[in-house]
Amino acid sequence: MSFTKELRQKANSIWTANHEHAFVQEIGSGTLDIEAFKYYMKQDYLYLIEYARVFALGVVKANDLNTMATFAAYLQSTLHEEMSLHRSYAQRLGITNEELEHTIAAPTTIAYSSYMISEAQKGSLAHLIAAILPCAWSYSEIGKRLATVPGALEHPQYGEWVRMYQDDEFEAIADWLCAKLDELAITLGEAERKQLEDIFLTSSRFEYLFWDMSYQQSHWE
Ligand SMILES: Cc1ncc(CO)c(N)n1
Repeated sequence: MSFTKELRQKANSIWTANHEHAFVQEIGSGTLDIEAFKYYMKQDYLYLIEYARVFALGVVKANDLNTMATFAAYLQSTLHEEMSLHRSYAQRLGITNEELEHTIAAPTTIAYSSYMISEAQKGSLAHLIAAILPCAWSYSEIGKRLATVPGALEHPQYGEWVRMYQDDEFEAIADWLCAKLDELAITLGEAERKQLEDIFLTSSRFEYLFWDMSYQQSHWE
């Protein structure tokens, strides 16, 4: 079994909890409280700014031109495609650009994005990928699953979100990150593989906390 398939298996109970989380389920059924979705969009925008920085660090840590160019392309697509989904939702939902960029980051948003940046900065390219792989991969899985829910793709409010994440282009990011991590893992010893596993599990748990924070619309006070 490939290294990333092993990681996926080890994280299975967390990923199942993500799939089953009320926030995700209600995007699929179209019944999610719009206030929770607005809260999520604003927090996720802040998260994506930091996520984009990790792709930029990938450009720095890459040791060949192809890898550099791919990280640069995903940096570009995060800033211009994924984040434009948020900008278009914000406009539709009456959230100004100002509000989008100056929302106060909630504790989990800060914890998750700081964790990713920190692992990416102090570790190797493999550590960096382990930190962001659950983001790209779990959203692609969620998108593909929600796309099979009758009516989810066409839902007037949440359909655009499902269409974005079920797209094959989005899945290609997760596939590429998996292939890269599998390639890097071949030469690594047990201790380093264990570190990568811990990082992958931690980011997977943060994905759960992010859904939960959004469902509860958590604030500092
Ligand atoms: C919290 C979170 N994880 C992953 C993604 C997918 O890029 C996202 N938009 N937000």
